[in-house]
This record gives sequence, structure tokens and C-alpha cells, in this order.
Amino acid sequence: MDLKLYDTLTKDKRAFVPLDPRNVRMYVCGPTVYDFAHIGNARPVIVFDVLFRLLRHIYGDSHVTYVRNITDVDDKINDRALRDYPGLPLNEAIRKVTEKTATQFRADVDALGCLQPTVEPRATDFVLPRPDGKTDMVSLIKTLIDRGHAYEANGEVLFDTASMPDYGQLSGRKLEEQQAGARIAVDAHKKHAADFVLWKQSSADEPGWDSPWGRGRPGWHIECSAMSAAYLGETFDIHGGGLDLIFPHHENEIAQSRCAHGTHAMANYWLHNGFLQVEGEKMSKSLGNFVTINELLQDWPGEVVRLNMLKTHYRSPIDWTLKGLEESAKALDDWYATAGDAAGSAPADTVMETLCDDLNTAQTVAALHGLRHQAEKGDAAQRDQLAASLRFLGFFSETKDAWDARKREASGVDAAQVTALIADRTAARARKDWKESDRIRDELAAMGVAIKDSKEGTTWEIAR
Ligand SMILES: Nc1ncnc2c1ncn2[C@@H]1O[C@H](COP(=O)(O)OP(=O)(O)OP(=O)(O)O)[C@@H](O)[C@H]1O
Ligand SMILES: [Zn+2]
Repeated sequence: MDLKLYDTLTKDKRAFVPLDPRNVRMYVCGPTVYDFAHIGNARPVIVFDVLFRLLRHIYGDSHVTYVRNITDVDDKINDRALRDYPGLPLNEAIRKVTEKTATQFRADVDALGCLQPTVEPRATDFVLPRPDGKTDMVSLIKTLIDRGHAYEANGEVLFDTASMPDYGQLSGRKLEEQQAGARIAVDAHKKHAADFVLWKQSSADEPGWDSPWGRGRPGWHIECSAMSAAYLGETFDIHGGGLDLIFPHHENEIAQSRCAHGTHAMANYWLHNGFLQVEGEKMSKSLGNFVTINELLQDWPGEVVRLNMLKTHYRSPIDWTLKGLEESAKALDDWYATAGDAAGSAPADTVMETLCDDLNTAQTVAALHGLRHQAEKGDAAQRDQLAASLRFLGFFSETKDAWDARKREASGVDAAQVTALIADRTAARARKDWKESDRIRDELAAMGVAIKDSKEGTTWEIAR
């Protein structure tokens, strides 16, 4: 089955051909760890987890390397450290903030059914040259200066965008356009308005590292150029992130990496997920319209959140609504009821076909509903494929019994009372007291309980 992916750089959907099928390499920009992640941040994590699973399925589990970084140096982190730990030395306070946030992030993404990436490097481990010789930021910046792509000005090191004739290809922004609207007064030390910071000076009370350009800290973009080269090499297969990263972050990563290594490409496929929105606006910390993953997980199982994310194609916007979550929970209920205790061997072809079509998970979900429909009619093979497909996609994280039990608990229905009422009803039916039997059924229905009679007896579940 051929995998096709849409590439933001070439603006086309084409067959995915890895540089080396024995080591397929993917990099995704990870979180800046200063606060709980919101569900918008969960979208790239879930989307690229599905791609990671698919690549492992196609090329073999040990033939895919997935790197997702942790940004633990950023001025937002410094501000948070000063606010939350005013009594501590800054470095210690920063460590507390980043460790707490990174631990929370890991727990959140686990609960969303995501596999751990192969490597999760932290930016601060890649600032200075390393004993193991892996690419670091200071050495990359030195190379860029040596090759005439960067310059020092006003205590900063800046990337010289004019030194790269095809700068701006990913976002389609022309250098001349960027010059026109620039505020020259603010950026007087820059040769060109679009030039961006590779290294900046730190004051005594800011985090800093000793470098050839004095004590300072890296700009944001250079960290991903360093960490991707460190683990995936100068050119690799897939680079991912949210739409908002296309410019300036990914554009500048490309400029740095290609100019430092003298290559034609940093990654061969650039994938970007669309926004998760609330009432038509991007969910974001700055707008204050966000819900943290952690808060949402108090009310909903992780797999309901995961399904709600995957019902929409990754490049389209998602409007996040309570109704959507309820529908996702209902779908999972149905799937657990139909196949939650099936062993499952291989995912269905329809599931693989839809995923291979640029991760068309909206169609994948439709295929899952189709499998359930067939399984309901008694098709055991389809039931098995439904279970295997759901496990492959990171669902069915618990047993059917555990799922049912949790649902009952969450409903607040008293199981002992339900069992007693069902026994009364069975007795009424035995003495052919249909009126009493119907009355008990109505009473159960009013409690939100649906019953089902069969030869084996009467079973019940929480009705939605
Ligand atoms: N609403 C959203 N929908 C989809 N992806 C998002 C959304 N918000 C952020 N992302 C993605 O989450 C990842 C981490 O984002 P980042 O750490 O820059 O914070 P942020 O939440 O975007 O900040 P802010 O909320 O202030 O805009 C990036 O890949 C980014 O594209
Ligand atoms: Zn990045």
C-alpha cells in the first residue's frame, strides 16, 4: 500500500519515499515547557503519533526514528520561574518549572494513547559542544558565520537572510515584501528586516552559556536545527508541527540547516496540522480560550479526546464542542460493545488505505463504523478487524469490562439498586404481571438504564 503525504513546501500530495527504509526519520516540534499544555497543543501530538504508528507498521517498529524535542529555554520560562519561585536562584527555579511541566506533559500524552517518541531531547543539552560530538547550537552558529550566512551586531548573532537566494520558499513570503513593512528604527542593527536572532546576550540574572560571542542564550529556531541534525542527520524524511510554525519557525529552521550543511533540503516532506478552534478562533494561551489537556481528562477518557481529534482530517480546522465529545464517546461505547473483548489480529485494509491517503482519519473513522455495522450482523472476521484496527490506532486502551464499569461509575447509577430492580422485574414476568414488569422498565429508563432481555437473562447498560 502506497503512503501519500501532502507536503507544505511543494504544495502537492505525493508518494512517500524514505531516504532509507531501514531508518525512516521524523522530527516534530515539541512543547515549550512553562505551563500545562492545552488541547490545541495535543493536536500535533496525536496526529504525528498516528503517522508514527503507520510508519512503524509499514517499515517495521525498529526502522523508524521519531524525535520530538522539549523547549526548555525561552523567555516565557524565565518569567514563569521568577513568578512562581521568587526565593530561588533563577537556574534552580527554571529547572523546577521545566521539570514539573515536562512531567505533566508526558502524563497527558500517555493518557491520550500516544507512544513515546524514540528520542525526546531537551534544548538545553544541545547549546554547547557535546562530549559525544552530536550537533550543537554554538557549533552550528559558528559554521553559519564562517560560511557567510550570519553576522554579529549589537551583541547578537543574526542570520543574514539575503545570503540565501531562495529564503522564504516554505511560507511563500518574499524578502522584498518583508522589507517594506519593517520598523527600521527598532531593527537598526539588522542588515535586513527579515534577519533573525541565532544568539543573544544574557544579563547577569538571565540564563546564559559562555560562547565565542560572550555569555548568552540561543534564539528559538536554532535549537530544532541542532537537535534534528543530532539525531536524524543533515537531511531527513518528515518534519511536522502546527500551521502556525510554518512562519517564522520552520522557514528559519530550513534557512539555518540548509546553509550550515550546504544541502538542498532539510526535510523531504513538511507536514502541518490545522488549528483546533473554539467558536472559530484558534485555541491559544494568549486568547485565554483554552482548556488544558489535564482539565479535559478529568471529565473524559483520553481515548474520547483522541477520537474527537481524529474525526477531522489533520489539515482541516476542528471546532471543539461538547457535542463532538459526546458523539465520540458514543462511538467508542458502540465499538467497545461490539468488539471490546475481541483479540484482534490485523487491522482492516480499509483502515490502512484511508490512513495511507495523507492520513485521512476522517475516512478511517467512517471505515470503523462500517466494520462495526458488519460485525453487528454477526461477521466475526469484521469484528476481529475492528478490534485490531482500534488497538492499532491507539484505542481500546482498557478491557470492555473496565470501560463499562467506569461508565457506570461516572453515571452515578447505583448498580446494586439496578440489580434488585431487574430481579423484581424478572419475578413479575414469571407471574405474568406485565404491568409491573413495564413499570419497572420505565423506572430503570428514567434512571438512565437500558435493559436487554435474552435467553441468558437480562443485562443492562447506561443509556445515552
Ligand atoms: N489551537 C491549536 N491547534 C492546533 N495546534 C496548535 C494549536 N495551538 C498550538 N498548536 C501547536 O502546538 C505546538 C506547541 O505550540 P506552542 O508551544 O508554540 O504554544 P501555543 O499554545 O501555540 O502558544 P499560544 O497558545 O500562546 O499561541 C505547536 O506545534 C503548535 O503549532
Ligand atoms: Zn522546531
